[in-house]
Amino acid sequence: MDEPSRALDLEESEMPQTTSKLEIKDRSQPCLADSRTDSGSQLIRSKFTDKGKQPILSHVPSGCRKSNSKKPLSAQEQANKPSCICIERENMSSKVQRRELIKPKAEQPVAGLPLSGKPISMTNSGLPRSSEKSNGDRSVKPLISKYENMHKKDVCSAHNYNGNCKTNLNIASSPLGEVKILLNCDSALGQRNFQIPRFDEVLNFVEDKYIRSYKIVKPQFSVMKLLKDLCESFLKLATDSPDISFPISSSAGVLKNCCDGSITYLNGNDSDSSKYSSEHNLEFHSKSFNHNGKRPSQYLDDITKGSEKVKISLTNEFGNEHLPKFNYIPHNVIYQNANVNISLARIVDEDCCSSCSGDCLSSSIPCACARETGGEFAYTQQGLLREDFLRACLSMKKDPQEHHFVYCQDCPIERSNNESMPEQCKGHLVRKFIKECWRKCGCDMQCGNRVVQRGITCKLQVFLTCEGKGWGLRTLEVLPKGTFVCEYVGEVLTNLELYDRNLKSSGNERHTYPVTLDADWGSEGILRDEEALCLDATFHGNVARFINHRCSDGNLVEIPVEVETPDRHYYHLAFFTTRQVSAMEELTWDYGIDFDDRSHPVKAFRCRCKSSFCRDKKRKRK
Ligand SMILES: C[S@@+](CC[C@H](N)C(=O)[O-])C[C@H]1O[C@@H](n2cnc3c(N)ncnc32)[C@H](O)[C@@H]1O
Repeated sequence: MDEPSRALDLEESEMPQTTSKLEIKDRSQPCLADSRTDSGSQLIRSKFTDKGKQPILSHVPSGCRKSNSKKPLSAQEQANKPSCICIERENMSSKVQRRELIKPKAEQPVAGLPLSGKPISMTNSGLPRSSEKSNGDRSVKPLISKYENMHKKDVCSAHNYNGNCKTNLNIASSPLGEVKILLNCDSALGQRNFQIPRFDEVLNFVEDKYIRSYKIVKPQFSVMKLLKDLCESFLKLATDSPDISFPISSSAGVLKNCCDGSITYLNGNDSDSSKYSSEHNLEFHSKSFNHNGKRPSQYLDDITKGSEKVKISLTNEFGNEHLPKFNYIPHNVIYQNANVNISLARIVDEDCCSSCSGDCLSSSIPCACARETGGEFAYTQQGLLREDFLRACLSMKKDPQEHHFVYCQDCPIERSNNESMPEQCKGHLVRKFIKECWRKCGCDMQCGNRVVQRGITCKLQVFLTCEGKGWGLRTLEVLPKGTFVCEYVGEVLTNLELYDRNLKSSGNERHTYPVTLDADWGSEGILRDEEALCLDATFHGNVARFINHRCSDGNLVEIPVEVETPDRHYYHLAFFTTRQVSAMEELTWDYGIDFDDRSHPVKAFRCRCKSSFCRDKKRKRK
């Protein structure tokens, strides 16, 4: 039996709450390690599918249930226990389902729609009259108010018909695809002989009237079909508009006849606010608008499920795409055998600054934790990476041959490429590390030498790239050069465990998410496969799993960070900006892939980075 994963951090409050749900063994996925380049930690080339990507499903509102009631209800009973009819669009032609719906409170949003604005009622001229209350709580509620200032195409429409009748019919639509029809019989409510009829009786009565009395329709005429036509016409006109990207599913809209006499059409996506896989437990919204004022097809408010200090949204402005399936974790979690030995006893005096207090950066003499970065802290007082430190890290990526390498006799990476005849080790670059203060240090959590461990603070967004790279990550704000963006978080696996996952792979996976931890390769002797570590964000990871590759001139660089372990086979991999990055720019890093390596058992993806330094020559030629 696999042991459950262990959280790496010591503070209980920071422990990921997800370990009990891991089911790692069952979901083990394959991957093949890439041939390593000289750049240290890198994304391991392998093939993973987005197996977990799931279509968004709609369902009938849970409040609906079958009605057995035969006896007509009195007006009072009706007010307390109203009935409803729900029609699932896909079944509509074959059957009409009659169900009861628990009456929503007047101010309640209608099934996933944010109806929190001012109530709207209609004037007799058919124009919306904001906040005027004409029909008590039976008026069409705030379908319009929230969107009053939207782009013209997104503006709600509302119509009112009453002529000289005692009843009043209002139809309103919102830019979210909701059409609400309100039949208001208020004027008759006080009369002594007033009894609310059953809805199916009303339908029969109307159909009969049209067929027998008016003789203007065929015998198969159905009011419900007419209403369905109305909904579908709405949907058709809405989706024919080139400017509006409607939610994807057209198969499972729901027509609701609610207790307050209103009929609501909920289009496929809006009818279910919890359609995202229960494993993710992420709420789906189609309500948010992108920077062009257009509504994205898919929008998640926070993929981190509240586990980061900042929300990270996900948006898809292009159309149908499965949502990424993975479990968001803000900190690394040990899968099973990785030997990450975190204990205060192992941190000796030279590895911490126990006599410091407050902010180490404000002290005139750099503390022991700065030894790793040549006696100077890696960070500036503003929390950015120091210019010269960043320059040195970039030089290591650009001209690794100019820097220090170690070579192993039996290289696990070469062996992963060719088990029977592994090539000679091509060398592992000994990279620059950041050493942050930690728990045994005397400084406080606001110390300037604790940047990565404080977590993500930038406004980030996952989005569907238009170049065919799948999902990507972008910043929603300008990021100065040297800004910490996020660390690469995933399951900590031994290389051996990663190979095991490879073996169980279907081989059809589209994207890959494992990264090697080999920045200080060789410093503790040659690590065997069962000791050398990697991070796999395929099933459990953070937002960094969405960062795409760009050859050579990515705007992020990955830097190893020592936090809680003085040894180097385990460390954090943190991303910093290599230059100022504009708002809405995609964030990218160079995975270090050798696109020319034909001997590798797994082909690298066709690079679509569009960099003028792109190393994928085939793609370039095309
Ligand atoms: C760590 S994931 C990045 C997120 C991924 N795009 C997604 O949708 O989940 C790495 C995978 O993204 C895709 N990818 C990343 N950079 C790419 C690029 N420059 N060109 C084409 N595909 C890329 C490849 O499929 C790669 O295996």
